[in-house]
Amino acid sequence: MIKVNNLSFTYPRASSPVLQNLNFEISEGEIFGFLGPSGAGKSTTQKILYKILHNFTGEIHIKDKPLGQWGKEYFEQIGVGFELPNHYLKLTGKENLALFASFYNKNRLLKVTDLFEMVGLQDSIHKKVETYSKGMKMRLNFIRAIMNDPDILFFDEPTAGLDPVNGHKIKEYIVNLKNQGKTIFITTHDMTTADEICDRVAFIVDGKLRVTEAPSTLKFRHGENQVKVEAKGKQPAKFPLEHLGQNAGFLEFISTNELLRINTMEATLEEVFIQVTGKALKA
Ligand SMILES: Nc1ncnc2c1ncn2[C@@H]1O[C@H](COP(=O)(O)OP(=O)(O)OP(=O)(O)O)[C@@H](O)[C@H]1O
Repeated sequence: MIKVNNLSFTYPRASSPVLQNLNFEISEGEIFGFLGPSGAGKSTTQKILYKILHNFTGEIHIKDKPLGQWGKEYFEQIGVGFELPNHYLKLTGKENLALFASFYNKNRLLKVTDLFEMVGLQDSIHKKVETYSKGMKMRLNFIRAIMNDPDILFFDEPTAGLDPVNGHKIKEYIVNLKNQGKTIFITTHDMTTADEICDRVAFIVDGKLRVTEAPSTLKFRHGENQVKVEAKGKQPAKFPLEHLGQNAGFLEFISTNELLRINTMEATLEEVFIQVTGKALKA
C-alpha cells in the first residue's frame, strides 16, 4: 500500500538532512508505528507522505503509484489526525466537521451523526468546541480524519496527553479501522500504545531507521529465551524455552510445587528500543 525507498529530506536552509535513506513498506490492513524520540523525524516523514512537504529525494509509491503522480484525488484516499488538534473553537463540533466535509467528494462522506455516536460525542455535537475537554477534542480530531472513509490513515501521536480511558478509546477506534481493512501509519513516543496496537514498528533516531519488525518478535529476540517459574515458598526458577516440555527439572518443578506464575523472559519494547538505539525514548 505504501512503499518508501531511500527517502531523504532536508528542510530549506537547514545544513543537514532530517531524514536519511529511509526504507519501509506498509501493507494493506496493517497498523505500522514509527517510534522515536522528539526530533527524530517522525512527523516530517508523515508530512511528506501526506504531501505537505515536497522536495524529498528517493521514491514513494502509494497504491503502486508514485506519490508525485497523485493529484487532488489523493486526499480522498487518505485521512490525517494531526498531533495538535486545530479545531475552530467558536464553532460547534458538527460545524467543524461540516467545514471539512466541503473539501471532500460527498459520495464518500460518512454520516456525521454516526461519527459522533461512534466516539461517544453525540450529546456534544451542537456544543462549541471551546467547551470540549482535551479527550473530546482528540475524539473530534479522530472522526475528522476518518470522515471521508479513507483507505489510508495517518495519526501523529494519537494518544498524546490523554488520560488512560480516552487513550484506550482512541486505540480501540484505531484497531476497529484496521479490522475494516484500513492501512494505518501512526507515530508515537508511547511504547505501550505501539506494543498494543501495531503489527510492526520501526525505530527512528536522528532521521535514520534502525529496525522494522513486529513488537512481539523484537521483544522475544532481545529477551532471554527462558521461562521464569514462581512457586509458593520457593526461589523463582528459570528454564530454557527450548525443549521445555522435555526438561526434567522444569517438569519436576511444576508438578511438585504450588505454582504462582509462569512468564517468558521477553524484553519490553522500551528495553529493546534502548538496546537497539542506545537512547531512551522519552528524550
Ligand atoms: N519547518 C521546519 N524547518 C526546519 N527544521 C524543522 C522544521 N520542522 C521540523 N524541523 C526539524 O526536523 C527535525 C525532525 O522534526 P520532526 O518534527 O519530524 O520530529 P518528530 O520525531 O516528529 O518529533 P516530535 O516527536 O517532537 O513531534 C527536528 O530536528 C526539527 O527541529
